[in-house]
Parts: sequence; C-alpha cells; structure tokens
Amino acid sequence: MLPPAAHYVPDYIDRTHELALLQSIDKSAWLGDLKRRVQHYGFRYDYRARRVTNKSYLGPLPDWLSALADRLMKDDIFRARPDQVIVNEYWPGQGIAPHVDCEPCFGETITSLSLGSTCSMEFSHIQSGQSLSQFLAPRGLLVLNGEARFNWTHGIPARKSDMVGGKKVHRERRVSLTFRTVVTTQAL
Ligand SMILES: O=C(O)CCC(=O)C(=O)O
Ligand SMILES: [Fe+2]
Repeated sequence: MLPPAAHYVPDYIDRTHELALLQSIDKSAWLGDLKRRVQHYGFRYDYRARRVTNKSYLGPLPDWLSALADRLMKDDIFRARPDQVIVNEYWPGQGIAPHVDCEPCFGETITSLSLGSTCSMEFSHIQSGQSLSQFLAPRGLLVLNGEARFNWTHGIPARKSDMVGGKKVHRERRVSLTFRTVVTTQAL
C-alpha cells in the first residue's frame, strides 16, 4: 500500500535496459562514506549538512541518466527536469533509515527506480504515525509527490528478506536510482 500522492509503475524499463544501467553503474566510481555504497550525479548531496550547495555541481547528467530524465519528462512524471541522481546499493541486510528527502533542496517529485532485486519500503505518516508498506520489484518506478513526499517518511528496513502475501522473499543485491530536481542551492 502506498501513501496518497504516491504511485508505482511496474516494469517502467525492460530487462535489457536494466542490465545496461547496471553495467554503466558498475563502471563508475562508488562513494563509500555511508554504510551502503552510493554514487551522486548532477549535484553532490551533503548528507551531514542536509543540503546542496552552489559548489556541489558535478556537471550535467551522463547520457545514460539524461535519457531517463528525458523519458520521465515525456511521461509527465516530473514537471521540472530532474538534474540530480543518487545511486544506492543495498546488499541483503542493508537498508535506509526512515527520512524525508531534503525539503528546501529538492522539488515536489522524487522517483526511485529499482534494479536487481526486490525490497519492501515502509512509509510512516509524520502527523499520525500511520504506517504502510509497499513491495518494490526490479524495473519498477516509485513516484512520490506532494503529500507522500513531504508528510510521510520512507525507508527500507535493514533485513535479508521481506514477507509478501504470507511468503518470505529473499533479497539480493538491489541498486536504486533516485531522481530529483534541485530547487535551492545554498551559497557558500
Ligand atoms: O533505494 C530507494 O529506493 C530509496 C532511496 C532513498 O530514499 C534516497 O536516496 O533518498
Ligand atoms: Fe529518500
């Protein structure tokens, strides 16, 4: 189940595209400053200060991400072209703590494309504490807008398997691509 103003597009990309993306990602350099490995494109996001600064511009998105940004625009998923991408890698047992993506930094739409493995994502309503869980499959696109993006946290519990419809589903290596539009950079 998803919170209001969130939606999920199964098989947003096909298997060939998924493998090509994983190949491009695995040819690129990883940052190892968090528990999980990440790559930043467009702008580097400062996790500790929770900001994007005018000095964090890394250059335009590489072609393989720019093509996806074009498609997200063409499909009316974003109103303003996404120009910042974070690649997250999760091995079984790894997750991401519940959070709201930086409000002043990024625009109203955030999307996450899953590659390689399933996982379940948990949402929690900040005001009421209501929680929801949504299963994400490889090649599926999660879209968060307005309410879901600002009033709910999202996170991935750090575990090795998820229960889906009464069945245990083991996780494998999952790589996600999150697209955002930078709206404010802090002057340094
Ligand atoms: O891995 C995901 O699908 C979500 C990642 C995320 O929430 C983030 O990078 O802010
Ligand atoms: Fe996030």
